[in-house]
Amino acid sequence: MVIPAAGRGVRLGPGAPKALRALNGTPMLVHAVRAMAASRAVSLVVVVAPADGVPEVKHLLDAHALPERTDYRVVAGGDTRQESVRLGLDAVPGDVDVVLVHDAARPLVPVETVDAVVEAVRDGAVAVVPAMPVTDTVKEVEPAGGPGGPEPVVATPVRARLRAVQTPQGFDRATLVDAHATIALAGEGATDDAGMVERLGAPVVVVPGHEEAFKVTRPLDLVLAEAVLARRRANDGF
Ligand SMILES: Nc1ccn([C@@H]2O[C@H](COP(=O)(O)OP(=O)(O)OP(=O)(O)O)[C@@H](O)[C@H]2O)c(=O)n1
Ligand SMILES: C[C@](O)(CO)[C@H](O)COP(=O)(O)O
Repeated sequence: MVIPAAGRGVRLGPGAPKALRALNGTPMLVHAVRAMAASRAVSLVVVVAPADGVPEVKHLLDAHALPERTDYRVVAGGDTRQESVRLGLDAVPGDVDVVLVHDAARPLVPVETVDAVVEAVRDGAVAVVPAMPVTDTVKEVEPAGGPGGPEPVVATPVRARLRAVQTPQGFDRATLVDAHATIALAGEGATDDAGMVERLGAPVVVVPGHEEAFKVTRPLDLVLAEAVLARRRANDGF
């Protein structure tokens, strides 16, 4: 599996690259690696590190206890998530049939969600996405040129048909490799891998996601993540 962890975390504010920032004293990336390696289906984790941070990330993984039945590799990432995932995929051995892609920025995904995605791919789906129903009403707008300007509403999609997409996303390896080989790197890149598979015309299915698989994007998400960890510790204590 591939964990893209090369982002800067601009929306989180100034500091170290997001994946290296601490949650309860442990780097977010280590939480994410442990979350994925908790699944018995995961035998290899390829971490995609910031291009200038490969030795640091290798050291970090060596310094933390991780399941021993899993292999870990670290490769350098690119300027966009799309590029980083492609570089990670290049490091996955050719005999691996099922590939998961999981954001380091979703450190608290439960193992049940990982296993549900793997099972759906093993059952024959070529691309599987965990997702949650949307709780806000969503408007499509004509984006304003600058910040804060009024934005004309173009449409209000039917909320019951919308899903907020999470990771890990699971793929038949050949399909994901094909998507990354076919869809050119441009601008900010594709925001998720399943979207690239859709663009190939291949079917993508959604399975239930989990509220604890949220993405740490803005400062308030750090508060939520630490609260989830505190709740887990309290539950483990009883
Ligand atoms: N060039 C990039 C950009 C993103 N990512 C990874 O993709 C995941 C999802 O990206 P996001 O949460 O948007 O992270 P950032 O790009 O770091 O966030 P921001 O846009 O706020 O800078 C993260 O695990 C991030 O490390 C990556 O590997 N390489
Ligand atoms: C892949 C993803 O986590 C699915 O929700 C998301 O699209 C990543 O987007 P970002 O722009 O990198 O935050």
